Parts: sequence; structure tokens; C-alpha cells
Amino acid sequence: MTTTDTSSVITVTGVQRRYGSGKSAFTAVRGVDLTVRRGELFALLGTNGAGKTSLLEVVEGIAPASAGSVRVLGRDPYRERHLVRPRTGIMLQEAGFPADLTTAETARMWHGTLGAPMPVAHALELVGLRHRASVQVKSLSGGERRRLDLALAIMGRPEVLFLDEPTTGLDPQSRRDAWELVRQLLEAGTTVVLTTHYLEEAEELADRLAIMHGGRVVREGTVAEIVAGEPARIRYRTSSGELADPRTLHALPALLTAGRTRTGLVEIESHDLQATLTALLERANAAGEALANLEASHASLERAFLAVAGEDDDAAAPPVPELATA
Ligand SMILES: Nc1ncnc2c1ncn2[C@@H]1O[C@H](COP(=O)(O)OP(=O)(O)OP(=O)(O)O)[C@@H](O)[C@H]1O
Repeated sequence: MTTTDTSSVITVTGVQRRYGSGKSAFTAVRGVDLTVRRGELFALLGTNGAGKTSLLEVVEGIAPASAGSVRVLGRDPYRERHLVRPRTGIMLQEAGFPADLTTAETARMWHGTLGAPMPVAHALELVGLRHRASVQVKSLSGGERRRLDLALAIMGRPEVLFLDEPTTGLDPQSRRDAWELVRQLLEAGTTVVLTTHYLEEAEELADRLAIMHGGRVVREGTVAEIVAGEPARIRYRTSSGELADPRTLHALPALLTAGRTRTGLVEIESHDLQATLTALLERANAAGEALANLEASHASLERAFLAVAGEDDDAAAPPVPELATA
């Protein structure tokens, strides 16, 4: 157990999660170590089926780990659920409240289960749902339901908030409103763990993030740290002259690859954008060549994600060790 660092609100050590048994057993989480610090937003990204929800459920205390250990606020969230749950807020992918209740009735019902909740009207106000208070849940739009889920998750003023794909189905304005609300919660000191398929959301909100693939964390750090490991890219179009032939570019400094896109652009990958671009432009100027549609960009989180998604599940992965006792 690693709870000596008081700034760590969540510590995940060697966690595995296995479904089924015998020959049909499947290990969805294959040995994950993570730390989430107090007051930060930690985003968990990953390809479909990477194991994000499987891991999150263990951290939320909804399911036990098959191996390894988890501490949330210094406690085991599964075995000591009664101590941890009142201090956390959980927004699942599917909430599953009775569809015949109205928005306000649902919120009041939930309100009754909490220790020191904020008033129902305030929670609905924060997510922009007050005007829908008397509408039955089944008549809410998909995005309005997500906002109701969010209202319920924050109603108990949690110290740690888990948001599993909170803005799926929200229109762009509602998504930005939800981000603003999350920012306010962070400013008030809430620790947030978020899963999302919207990389822009992670770029906007995350202090640190992890990318999962095949049951493991394969990248972890700030957005800048993760992106720094990926090459920068230069593209241009030129129909004649030596710069039109990618094979003549091999002498450019910091060059990784040079080739052509399907649409005929010359595409260069570099590990030092400034050095490569400077040398390229000097050559173009000396030769009097015009580089049309010139584009130079550092790697984005999307590029880092796509690189992960293209990695073979087992190529870099050591075998999962035999399960230790949870
Ligand atoms: N109850 C279960 N029994 C067997 N396998 C399961 C079960 N739940 C999930 N899995 C498998 O575990 C793997 C991880 O699933 P999980 O839902 O954790 O992934 P995810 O990263 O949240 O995916 P997504 O982004 O698609 O929501 C998947 O291959 C899934 O099929």
C-alpha cells in the first residue's frame, strides 16, 4: 500500500480485473499502476475495449480487483465502501433511474440518500436543467439525461468525482457548459477522474492523463509530455524541382521520414520541427522553389492516441503474471 504521499487521493497498484474463469477467463485490466493527486483532473483515455470502465469500476468500489490494490482517500473503496462512497460522486455511462419519475422527483429521491447534499434546485441549476424539473425522465433528450446524471453525481458535494464519458450526446454548447462546471468544481478543490473519447475534452481539462490499450496503461503524463514523444509534421505541395522528390530530403536535420500523402502532398516527419523546417525553407529559397499549402505542426494528442491505437496489443506487453490474491 502506498498512501504515505498525502497529496495522492487515489493510488492504484498492480490492478488486474478478470472476467469469468477457466478457459473462458478474460483479463480486461492487466496490471495497472496509477496515482491521482488531490485537486487534479486525471483523464483516462483509451481505445474501445481498452479496459477503462473495467478499471474505473474497481476504483469506484463497484467491483473488486482480481489482483493488486486500490486506495481512495486512504481506504479500500470496495471493502470499505461505506466509508468511501459518501465522499465520492459517480456518473456512470448509464444511470438507470426510473423513467416515469420527473427530473425533480429523481433528484429529490437521490437527495434523500446523501449526507450533506446541496439543494435540489441548485444542482439542477448548475447543469441548466431547472426549466425541465417537471418533465418525466423518459421525455428528456439524451443530452438532458446526461446533465441530470451529472447533477446527481455532484449533488453530494463529493471530494472525488468520477465522470464516465460525461459529455457523450451533449451538443457543443452544452459540452462547454459542462466543462465550465467541471472547472468550477476543480477550483473548489474537487479531485476528478474522467473517461472520454473526446480528445479535445482531455486537452481542455486534464492536468494529467493516461492512455490505455489492451488492458494496460501505455502512455501517462501531461498532454505536453505525451505529445512530446510523437513526431512533428511538415506538409507542402510542389510539382517540380528537387523538393518535389521526397528521396532528396534525407539530409534534412532531425528528419524521421519523408514521403507522399495520397493527395500528392510531400509529408515529412521530424523530431525537431524548427531544425527541419529551417533547413527546408533555406533549400527552397536557395532553389527559388515555392512550397504551396505549407503546413507545419507539432504532434497533437490525437496523433499520440492514433499511434497507441496502431500498436499491437501484445507486441510491447509482457505476459500477465499469475493472479495474486486480491
Ligand atoms: N462482464 C464482462 N464479461 C466479460 N468480458 C467483459 C465484461 N465486461 C467487459 N468485458 C470485456 O473487457 C474488455 C474491456 O471492457 P471495458 O468496458 O472496460 O472497456 P472500455 O475501455 O471502457 O471500452 P469502451 O471505450 O468501448 O467503453 C472488453 O474486451 C470487454 O468486452
